[in-house]
Amino acid sequence: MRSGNLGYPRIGRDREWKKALEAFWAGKLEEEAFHAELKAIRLGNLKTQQEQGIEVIPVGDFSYYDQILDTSAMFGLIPSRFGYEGGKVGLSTYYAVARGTREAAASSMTKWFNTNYHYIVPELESTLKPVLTSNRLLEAYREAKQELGIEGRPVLIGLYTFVKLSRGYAPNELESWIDRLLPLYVQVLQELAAEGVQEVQIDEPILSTTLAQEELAIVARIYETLAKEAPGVKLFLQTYFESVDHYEAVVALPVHGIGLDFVHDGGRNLASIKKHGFPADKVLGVGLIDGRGIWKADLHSKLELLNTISQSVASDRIIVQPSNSLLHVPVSAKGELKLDAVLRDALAFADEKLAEIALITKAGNNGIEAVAVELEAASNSRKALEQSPSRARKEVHERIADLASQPSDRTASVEARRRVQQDKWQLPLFPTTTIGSFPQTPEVRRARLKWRKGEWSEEQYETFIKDEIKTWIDIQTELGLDVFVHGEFERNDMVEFFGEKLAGFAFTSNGWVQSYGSRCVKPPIIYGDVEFTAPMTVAETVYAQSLTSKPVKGMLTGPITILNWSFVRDDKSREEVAYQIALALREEIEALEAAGIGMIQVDEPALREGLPLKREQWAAYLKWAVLAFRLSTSTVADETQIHTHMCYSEFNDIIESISALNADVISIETSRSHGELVKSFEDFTYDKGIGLGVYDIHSPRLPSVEEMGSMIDRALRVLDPALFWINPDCGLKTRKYEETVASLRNMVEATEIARQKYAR
Ligand SMILES: Nc1nc2c(c(=O)[nH]1)N[C@@H](CNc1ccc(C(=O)N[C@@H](CCC(=O)N[C@@H](CCC(=O)N[C@@H](CCC(=O)O)C(=O)O)C(=O)O)C(=O)O)cc1)CN2
Ligand code: MET
Ligand SMILES: [Zn+2]
Repeated sequence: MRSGNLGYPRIGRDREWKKALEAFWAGKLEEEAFHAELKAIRLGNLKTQQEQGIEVIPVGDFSYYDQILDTSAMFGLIPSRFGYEGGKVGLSTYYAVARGTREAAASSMTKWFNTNYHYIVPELESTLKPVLTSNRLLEAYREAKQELGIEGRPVLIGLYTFVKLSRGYAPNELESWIDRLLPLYVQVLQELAAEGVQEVQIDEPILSTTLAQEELAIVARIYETLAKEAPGVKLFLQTYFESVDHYEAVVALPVHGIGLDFVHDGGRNLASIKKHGFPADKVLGVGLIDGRGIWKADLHSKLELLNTISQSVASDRIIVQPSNSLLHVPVSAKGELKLDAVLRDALAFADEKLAEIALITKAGNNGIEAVAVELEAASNSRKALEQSPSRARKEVHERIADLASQPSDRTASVEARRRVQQDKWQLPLFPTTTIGSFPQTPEVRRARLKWRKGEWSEEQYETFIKDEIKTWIDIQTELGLDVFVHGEFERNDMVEFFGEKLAGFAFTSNGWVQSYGSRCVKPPIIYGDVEFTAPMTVAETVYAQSLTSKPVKGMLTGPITILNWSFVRDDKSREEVAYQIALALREEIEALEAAGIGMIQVDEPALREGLPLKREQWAAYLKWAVLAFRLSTSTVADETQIHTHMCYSEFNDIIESISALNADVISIETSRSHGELVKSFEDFTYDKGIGLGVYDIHSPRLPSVEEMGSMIDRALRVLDPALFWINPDCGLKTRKYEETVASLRNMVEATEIARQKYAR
């Protein structure tokens, strides 16, 4: 057996990557120095993998922003609005597509399958002429070999996955795009073969989703062509995040090796191997170690699983590997000294996972006795956590057992609620609001750091936050918005903040994971039973409300989003953990209401992300996800207006569940995805308040009044004006002060124009 990896976090041990990108964008780092900095991170990553004893090391998984954008750039697939004229795609074009420029809006970004990683969506305009602009895999391979003597395995996004995740073409044009790109894939592989590359990893995670039979014929055609035209290099076809549905067809593809996920497959990949066997002439990548969770593996059961698999696959044809790229977990748990010892001892981040892979490989080759000591230690770590008192909170268990008796829907109809709410608030046509956060400026971050380090007292920090709130209440007043927010200045992140305040959570010092571009998140760890301990948001909200007669929305993150953006204990179902969070949040909502806050927003941007990859599992997930949201939000008075918010996902196919949340008002991103959502309202009548984002907040670009006006017009072609709200796509925390004020000013102006136009 050999040990292998599929991808390593690119952000650096101390987020050096993020800092370098942002410095470069700000003009504080020259291009040459920037390249040198990134190269150092890249080589460091390769070295770490080598030192951890990994034999099959990926190259080309590193990126300057996103691996899908890299693939688009490699094939010259740059949308025409960026004025690209061929040749190697330079950094300014590359980042223009990712971030937008003054002249051209950025490409859409959306979730990478069911993760919190966002990729840049390729736009396959019919006029684009794909060519190989530069073979980045060849460069990556050479670099690893020359600088470190590592014989790397280049990683390429598979053609079918790439085209399926792209937009801008009609369904009947899919095959013609395959035909146009296939020769370029051949060329990439031929060039790699000529260089002496042994094997290439081709990621086709789309094979883990529900695919129609006809689609498999296209996949087969792709791999038959690649095998025939580029015979000099072995292809290793990698799937992940779920089982493959059409197992027999997939393992029959003409490739040298197949990688399967044995962690997130619901046992189905194993069942397929047992039932159908595995082709004797192929290598199997056994995705044994969880590439998305952070718990130490139960090595005994992993070895058992490996043993079962070895009954169908020869040992020398097995690669022990993570279930997916380690991009989705933090770099190293070594520095987490502030965590409780029992918890810390149960963690495995990327580096620790690589060590586990090396260890399992050793056991696979030399027998279980060879690793007896390590096995014992790992098992003890897991046991200690299992016995933690934080997992034995009796009241939490009782409440969950009695869930059926908890209120789980509003008592009044949506129309009745609307009437009393409108009587109370007297909002104008097209009320304007924002999504919650205002700029998290370096000053805000620095203030928090000082407070955390103890350089600032509690009081000093509190005063600082209050001043920020006041400043932004004044700005909202001056802008003439209708529904205000306090700005979320006290929050490091919308999930981590709540994790720090609820019982059952822990938070790391340096457990960062890339979310999109240079932006990272530090997911909290749910290790125990979740319980409300004290109000978390009441003081800041009440203070903001005391400064204005306009309504200030209370602002919470919903149970499903807290669940999906945390690392979750693996001894309980996600459903049960979601209910625990929901009941804790209900107490916060009740506290806000009791303190006189009459509008409360419960964000659920990760609702769609949690959707299983297999369609047949959707209904079950949506049922408990919707229930969790309603458990949180159903005990308020009729006149209390519940808002929710969602962004950066494809919502079209879950619109009914979104409606079933029964929130009075939803704000939802549509602008970055160029209005795609609007279509779904042609067939579905949404009967609650709805604000469709009228501008992209992830771009430094200032949207014009006209642009927003046309977004509004487009939405009102399908939505009832009486229910329509106007807001940006998402929170404004990543924007600068000037950008925020200027764009909101334009938004208010666009609203005034629309009010005149649509007033009856
Ligand atoms: N969890 C989560 N997922 C999400 C979103 C989200 O908001 N949260 N939004 C969508 C898009 N994703 C996003 C993810 C991250 C960020 C973001 O802004 N992240 C920040 C970090 C936020 C944070 O936790 N900040 C901390 C720590 C900040 C920090 O780095 N501090 C410096 C010191 C401060 C300084 O001098 O700048 C340090 O410790 O060294 C704080 O504010 O306290 C970043 O990468 O820059 C935005 C959007 C979807 N998924
Ligand atoms: N209330 C949050 C904010 O405005 C919602 C963000 S959704 C990713 O930042
Ligand atoms: Zn959002």
